[in-house]
Amino acid sequence: MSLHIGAKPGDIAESILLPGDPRRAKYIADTFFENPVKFNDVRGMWGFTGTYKGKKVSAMGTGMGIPSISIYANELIREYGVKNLIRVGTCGAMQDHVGLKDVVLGMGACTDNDFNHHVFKGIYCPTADFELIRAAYYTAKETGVDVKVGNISSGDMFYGEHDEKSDRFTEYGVLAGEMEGAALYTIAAREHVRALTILTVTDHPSGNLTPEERELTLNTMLQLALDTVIKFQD
Ligand SMILES: O=P(O)(O)O[C@H]1O[C@H](CO)[C@@H](O)[C@H]1O
Ligand SMILES: O=c1cc[nH]c(=O)[nH]1
Repeated sequence: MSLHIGAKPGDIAESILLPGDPRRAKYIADTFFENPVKFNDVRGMWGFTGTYKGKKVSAMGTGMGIPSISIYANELIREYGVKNLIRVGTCGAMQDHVGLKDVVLGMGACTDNDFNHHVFKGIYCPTADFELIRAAYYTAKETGVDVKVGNISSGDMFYGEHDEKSDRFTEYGVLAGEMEGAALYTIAAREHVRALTILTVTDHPSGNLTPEERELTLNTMLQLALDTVIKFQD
């Protein structure tokens, strides 16, 4: 086991879905996996491995924010050999044309977090893996899912987004705000593995989804992520 994941080598697939909420990981396993087996319980950050359309796939919670996802991404990649990581998260809309329940593919991810600042003085541009985002885009087209593709913001503050920076991001076309994607992209780039962030809009000026809706209305995104990631899994 690694410091924060209680799995044995081989317990985790090379391809993994990463929701912030560990209950969403369980939901993915219960709803979409054949023969799911739990591989992690440490800190209640459930992780499961099963098969989806005959391909071995895992799902594990990451917690909220960049410090938390960074711990899990580093250990999954370095200690368990994970190669394809798709974050499946919720987000807030930052453009008028991005509506509630829309699915967003994060092509690039801005961040106000110190993660990129202490290494790159903030000048590094975290991006999705091209082949993974291209596969997700065409999988969405094939399955009739309307996706918005563009820049996202991985902010450090859930409360405090409606500031000048947020308005500026909107002005510059950033589609949605969430809290982890930028770090996932940076770590994946350093480790030469694939990463993508797919988001569903749960928060919008016109209204927010309830906690129950947040848990249960994410199937379109989850299925898209699974249908995409299995294209990279033997
Ligand atoms: O729904 P998840 O994947 O947790 O993602 C979003 O929701 C949390 C905030 O409510 C943050 O983690 C944010 O990135
Ligand atoms: O980070 C997040 C996540 C969901 N909704 C938001 O507005 N922000």
